[in-house]
Amino acid sequence: MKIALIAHDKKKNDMVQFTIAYKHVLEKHDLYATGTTGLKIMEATGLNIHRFQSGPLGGDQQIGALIAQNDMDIVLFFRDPLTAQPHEPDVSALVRLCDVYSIPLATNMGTAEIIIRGLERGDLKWRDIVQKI
Ligand SMILES: O=C(CO)COP(=O)(O)O
Repeated sequence: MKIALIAHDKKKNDMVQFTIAYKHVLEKHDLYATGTTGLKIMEATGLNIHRFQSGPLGGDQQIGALIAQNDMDIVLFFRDPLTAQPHEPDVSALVRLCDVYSIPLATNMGTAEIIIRGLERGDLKWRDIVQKI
C-alpha cells in the first residue's frame, strides 16, 4: 500500500511519535511525505520515505496528483486546526480529493491509529481491487 504522511508544524511531534509507535506496520509499505514531515520522520525512525516538496511549496498538490491517478491508498494528514496556513487552498484540495476518490484519510492521530490498525489486520485489502480497475 502507498501511504502519505503529512503534518502541520504543531502536529509534527505527534506524527513522529505515531510513526515510531507504528514503525513495524509502516515499514511494510511504500511511504510518501511532504518535505519537512518526511525529513523529521526519517531522522526519528530511519524509515525509507519518498519526500515531495514542503507543503507550502506544492507538496500537498503533488500528493493530490497521486490520489487523482489512483496511486495513493491512505493519507495520514495531521492538520493544525488552530493556525492559519498560507497554503490553505492546497490543504482543502487534498482533503477534497480524498473524498472524491474514497481514499481513507485521517486528519488526527486518533483516526490515524484506527486506520493503521485496520491496515494491519487487512481491512484495507479492497484497495488492491480498486487499484486494478
Ligand atoms: O504544510 C504541510 C501540509 O499542508 C506540511 O508540509 P511540510 O511537511 O513540508 O512541513
